[in-house]
Amino acid sequence: MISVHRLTKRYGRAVAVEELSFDVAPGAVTGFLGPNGSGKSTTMRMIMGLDAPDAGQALIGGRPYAELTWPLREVGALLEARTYHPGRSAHQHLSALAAGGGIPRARVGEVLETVGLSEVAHRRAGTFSLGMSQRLGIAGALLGDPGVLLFDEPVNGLDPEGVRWIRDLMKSLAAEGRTVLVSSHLISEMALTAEHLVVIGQGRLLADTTVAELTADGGSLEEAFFRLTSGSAAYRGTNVTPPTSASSSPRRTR
Ligand SMILES: Nc1ncnc2c1ncn2[C@@H]1O[C@H](COP(=O)(O)OP(=O)(O)OP(=O)(O)O)[C@@H](O)[C@H]1O
Repeated sequence: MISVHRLTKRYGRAVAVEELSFDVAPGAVTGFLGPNGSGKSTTMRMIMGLDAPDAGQALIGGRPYAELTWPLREVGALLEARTYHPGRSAHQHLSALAAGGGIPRARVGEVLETVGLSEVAHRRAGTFSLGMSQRLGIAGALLGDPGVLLFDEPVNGLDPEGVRWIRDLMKSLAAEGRTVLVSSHLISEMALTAEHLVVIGQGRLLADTTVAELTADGGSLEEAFFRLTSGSAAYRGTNVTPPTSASSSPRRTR
């Protein structure tokens, strides 16, 4: 269980997160949505104890991150890809994490297998593609077999196979009774992955609901998202009308 209570973070005069409160329950994937700059990453960093809130608190299983005895065994997170030394192999990187977190070495092989990196376990991680890096980051999050998992934009830049793999992984982790919070810009992907949604805009809560409830009027999740966030997107281009099928046929070349 993750509990965020009246969480507030300012950077100078700018308010990144304001009086934000929500709970993330175990057993379902909770999508964390919001326009660019709405405070999703800042909130996740505060949950993980990487940023200190100006007010309010973020709790994991009832305690702030700093008070967890064995953090890696209680919460795992993929916040940024490529947070490893490029000269180290995946195996070396995970072994170092395991040693620091009081996790048996045998877990390294297990998580490498889970994420499909066993065959490249001894290759320098600096040579990894984006998809492989994401998998290594996820292996790190799973290392301590934690009950709470946070993923910040895990499918960014991945190919369709990688996207589907991550979707299935999130769902199976939730089905095992874990708490799974995942942020994404891809609304259509969230419609397939998440049951519950927390939507924020300009650091404030806009909705804490289910996908089913948001789309109960028969519209798409994307339409519901735009309705919710219409007043809180920092950047929005002019409306562009997509071409009709008659005018969108490819231009003929001679
Ligand atoms: N270290 C920082 N210093 C100053 N401002 C920051 C810092 N980190 C975040 N911000 C600001 O806080 C606000 C929230 O940023 P954050 O990255 O949390 O949003 P986000 O929802 O994750 O955005 P995106 O969807 O674009 O990743 C933004 O206005 C951002 O510019």
